[in-house]
Amino acid sequence: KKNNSELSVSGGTRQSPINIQWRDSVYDPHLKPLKIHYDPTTCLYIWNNGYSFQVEFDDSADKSVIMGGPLENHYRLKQFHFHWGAINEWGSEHMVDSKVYPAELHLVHWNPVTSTSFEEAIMENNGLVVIGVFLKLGAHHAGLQKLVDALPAVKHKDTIVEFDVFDPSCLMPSCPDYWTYDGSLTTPPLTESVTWIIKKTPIEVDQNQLEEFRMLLFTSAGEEEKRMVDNFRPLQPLMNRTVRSSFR
Ligand SMILES: COc1ccc(N2C[C@H](O)c3cc(S(N)(=O)=O)sc3S2(=O)=O)cc1
Ligand SMILES: [Zn+2]
Repeated sequence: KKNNSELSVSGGTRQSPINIQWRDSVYDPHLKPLKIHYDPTTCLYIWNNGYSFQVEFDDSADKSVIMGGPLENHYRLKQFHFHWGAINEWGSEHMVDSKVYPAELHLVHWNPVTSTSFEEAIMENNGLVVIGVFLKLGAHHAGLQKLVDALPAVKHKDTIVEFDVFDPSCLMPSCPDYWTYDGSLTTPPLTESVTWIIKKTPIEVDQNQLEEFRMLLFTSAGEEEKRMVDNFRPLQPLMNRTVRSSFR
């Protein structure tokens, strides 16, 4: 167990995102299938936090949880958000064999067994689990469209709109394969407290849906408009880490 100062970032040894080199990843037969049980009624609201748009969940009980995979216990869903580019040629944070996707979904979970709150879990070694799902240009995604339709209501920074029932499982690819590695938040405070689970197979979204993401603004109402695009962190060094895969 690390104390808070050891989770510090300067000179970090486990920063995210990384480029996942498929051939360097190590198949781990002990990795279990990931189990996901999201309760759509725990969805609360969408808001623009000036960095991305975020969908927040009621994490006051074990209602929307993940378990299995590389995890020793269950983790509660707190929020999900996306990272994307100004054009389809880039936008994701992680890469696979240097292939970049136009966007990446992050579902953020925290460990209610070792932490009493999300804020505390952020500072705990492996207090957080983030599931990453790549988005690629293709067919219209009906499940995502409900989210996209709400985006004009959160165009400006610090705007919020109620979003009552949404099941984020609809954003999961059906393929169970994933990579996993120990990393960090990709935005401040960049704490090294995240077990990353990156799904191998992307989900498909269409051009109009990606362009709706790019209509959001980093700026508040009344300020000079800055489009919310390219909100991804550059690749970080792998250092002394191994990426494990759940599949051969
Ligand atoms: C200190 O208080 C806080 C510290 C951090 C946060 N978060 C918001 C961050 O934007 C952020 C980015 C994450 S990513 N791209 O998945 O690595 S996860 C995450 S967060 O929900 O932990 C909230 C409160
Ligand atoms: Zn993220």
